[in-house]
Amino acid sequence: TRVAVLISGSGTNLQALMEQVKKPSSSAEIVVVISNRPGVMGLKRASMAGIQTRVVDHKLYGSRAEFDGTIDKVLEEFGVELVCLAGFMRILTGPFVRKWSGKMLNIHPSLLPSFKGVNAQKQALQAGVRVTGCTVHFVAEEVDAGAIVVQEAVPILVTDTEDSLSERIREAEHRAFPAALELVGSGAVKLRDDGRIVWNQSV
Ligand SMILES: Nc1nc2ccc(CNc3ccc(C(=O)NCCCC(=O)O)cc3)cc2c(=O)[nH]1
Repeated sequence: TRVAVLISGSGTNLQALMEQVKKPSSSAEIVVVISNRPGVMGLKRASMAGIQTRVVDHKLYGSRAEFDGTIDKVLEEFGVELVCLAGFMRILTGPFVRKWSGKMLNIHPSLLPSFKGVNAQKQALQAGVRVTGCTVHFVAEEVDAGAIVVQEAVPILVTDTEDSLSERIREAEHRAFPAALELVGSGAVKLRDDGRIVWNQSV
């Protein structure tokens, strides 16, 4: 499976995905890394791994549609079959999301549907929950509301700060995202037309 990873910054999840696809058991290949911001660490990680990179700077586009259209052209240029959003911080438009429906995954640092949006870790701390985690889901038009593929629970310790909790969630993300990539990339998990998840049993 030809995979594109979209980033906006450091790309620690990108690193985890790059390590996963190098495993002999993996059927996936990261063919391009696209960032909406120039000069970020994730681009350097990709280049060091010999992966092609592209910058599509959202500030240079008059509309979200044009920005998304340029990203779509890059995805087509590389024959991409699966898109992974790894800390990608731009909301994507309906037409783009619909085109890539069932072929685009995002990772969110909470157990969705709890704590959608930005600073999910802080929301969990402030809510006083004792368990949070991370979620890999198919990207739907409604933000952080797509069908769930993989989740991993993470305990919140009484000594936790936003930073210590974020670090523990990140470790879970680095397991959950590669696992979800393999499930969808291998066809074990699909998104049904009605928006539900289907696990493809052999018989
Ligand atoms: N339509 C769709 N697109 C997405 C784009 C990125 C992410 C990643 N998670 C994200 C979730 C929330 C945001 C957000 O609210 N950022 C501040 C506003 C930035 C902007 O103006 O663009 C960004 C990424 C998820 C989605 C999604 O679930 N659906």
